[in-house]
Amino acid sequence: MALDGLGHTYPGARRPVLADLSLSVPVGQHIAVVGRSGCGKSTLLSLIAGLTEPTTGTVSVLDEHRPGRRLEHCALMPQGDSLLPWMTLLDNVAISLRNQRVRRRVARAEAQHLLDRLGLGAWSGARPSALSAGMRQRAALARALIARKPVLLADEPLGALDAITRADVQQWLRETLAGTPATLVMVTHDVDEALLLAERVVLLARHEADAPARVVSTWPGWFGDDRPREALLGDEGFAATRQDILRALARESHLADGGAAP
Ligand SMILES: Nc1ncnc2c1ncn2[C@@H]1O[C@H](COP(=O)(O)OP(=O)(O)OP(=O)(O)O)[C@@H](O)[C@H]1O
Repeated sequence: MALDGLGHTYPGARRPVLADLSLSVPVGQHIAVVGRSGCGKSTLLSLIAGLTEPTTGTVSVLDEHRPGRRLEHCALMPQGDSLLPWMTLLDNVAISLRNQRVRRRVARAEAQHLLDRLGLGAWSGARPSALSAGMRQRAALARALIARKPVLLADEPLGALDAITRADVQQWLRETLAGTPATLVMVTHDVDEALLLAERVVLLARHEADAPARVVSTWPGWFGDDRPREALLGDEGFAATRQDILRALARESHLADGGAAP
């Protein structure tokens, strides 16, 4: 995936949200994007997926520039679950495979397996409205994963989960994604999650209030390190990187609010 000089201004907006953003993501690499609220992270995912066209620069996904074709390569998990309210949870997940012409029985069996693993097996016949936000978000994650697209774009995929479930799903995702060739671009506000699930963490920020956001720093992540989640969280290097990212986030927030660098 290659982003080259990417910029975007929403119609009617006074200034661009993003400007001059260049990033190259090799096939199979995991990137986590962090940054304060409103800096343009969701916009970035939308630009990659081809749902929004950049006002400047180019995006290519698996060497494909055309927006519709980019979208075909991507499983997009937007903020909010976007489950279809009239379908059961099972069919909401199975629909990803049905869209690829997988037989209904096979698609449903695979969907049930994934729902079981995400602790939702008993709810497969329920409609989304009967479930909590965290349960719906896990179902949306299942729907994105089951599609087995080469690129997974996930916007705060675990943001609605309670702490214990989130830790469990993080560990499961580390194991599950390690066995797939998928490229991941994930937006998260959780720095530990970014370091656990990505090989590279990218900070998107504005240099000053009212300026467009750019990539201002990157750090290596710990995806691919086989140690369990708990061991990594206690690792000195991991903790030092976490501190470094949190300091950078605080500094950039201060600048974006119009203050001088602390
Ligand atoms: N469709 C739109 N039309 C006009 N402005 C928009 C649109 N979508 C987003 N914006 C603006 O673009 C900026 C970036 O929004 P975006 O949702 O990409 O930020 P974000 O970093 O993902 O925020 P959060 O972390 O809160 O989800 C915001 O100022 C927002 O108001």
